[in-house]
Amino acid sequence: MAIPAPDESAFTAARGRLDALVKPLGALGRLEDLAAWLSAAHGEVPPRPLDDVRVVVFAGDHGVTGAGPGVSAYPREVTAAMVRVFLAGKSGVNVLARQVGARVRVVDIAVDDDLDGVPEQVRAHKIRRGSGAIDVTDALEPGEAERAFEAGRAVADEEIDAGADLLIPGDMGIGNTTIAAALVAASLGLPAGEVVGTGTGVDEAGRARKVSVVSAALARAGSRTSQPFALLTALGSACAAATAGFLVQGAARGVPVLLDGVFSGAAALVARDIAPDAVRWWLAGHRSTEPSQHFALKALGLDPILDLGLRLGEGSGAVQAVTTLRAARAVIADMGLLADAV
Ligand SMILES: O=C(O)c1ccc[n+]([C@@H]2O[C@H](COP(=O)([O-])O)[C@@H](O)[C@H]2O)c1
Ligand SMILES: Cc1cc2nc[nH]c2cc1C
Repeated sequence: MAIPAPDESAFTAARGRLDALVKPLGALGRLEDLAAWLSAAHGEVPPRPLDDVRVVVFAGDHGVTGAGPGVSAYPREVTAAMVRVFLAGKSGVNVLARQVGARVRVVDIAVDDDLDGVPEQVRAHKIRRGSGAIDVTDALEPGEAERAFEAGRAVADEEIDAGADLLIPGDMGIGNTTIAAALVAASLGLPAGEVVGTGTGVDEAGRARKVSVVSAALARAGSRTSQPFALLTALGSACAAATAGFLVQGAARGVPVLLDGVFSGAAALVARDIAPDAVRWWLAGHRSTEPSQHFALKALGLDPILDLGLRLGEGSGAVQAVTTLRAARAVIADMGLLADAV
């Protein structure tokens, strides 16, 4: 997959302008890095305003929530219920997106429910109902990871064609922190005990169950984890594959992407193995409380913009980093020059 290179000369020009602004050298810290990054992405100094920000929440269920005492603090029925909440504009990400004028779209990739009465447009990209329980079986049938990846790419294309100048991947899926942990452990060769966190708020016994599910899944998948689509098939889910496709297509179209929490971080790690240069188009919106997100971002070389102790998912953390990105653009666009002042 061809990924364009960000514009090095715009990056250099941005650095020069930032150094000349009416402030001590480097005094705007990370805002300066973001301004230069955005200039390179847009190929111009100053970069264009980020007026059209779009969050896509990929919704789906995960087989690991099925059997016995849970790996989540909440039942899988919440996933389908939340699709209706997103459509009603009442979720956390809906509220936070409104603060920055971002749109929120929900896409049913693998919700374990027919979602009767929900608009057909939401269900148009559905791959299957739920995914397999990765400790005992593959998450996906042969070919489904590729189809879900293409669905994610198609959704990114739809949003970009409609005018998106910044994409945010959101996620909704009870049990998906177990999937994220499995993908990160497999990609980075880490033991389950190091990457598994408490997700929606499981207790120590719940976390121990997650560790044994991830350990069993890693042992079952064996060497298939070295190829990204085989990894998504064995240990991922339709939502993980769709999110990976969304991230890669943003990069392929030269549109910046703000990663959100643990699920998009894990999907990004797998997506990088599909399209290594795509990472250059991604920023990390915020630091999740989940350890696997920490490992994923470190491996990707991404430093989260915000750290608010969030563990909601949905795109809720990344959407708040939009304010910081816009601030970075305003600085390089509107500040005066030191040479004009003294
Ligand atoms: O992204 C995060 O930081 C995050 C951390 C914990 C939970 N979540 C959300 O909670 C759900 C997964 O949690 P769990 O405990 O069911 O695996 C899923 O809908 C995620 O969007 C998200
Ligand atoms: C209510 C609820 C909302 C969520 N949003 C993302 N994950 C979630 C999990 C629960 C339980």
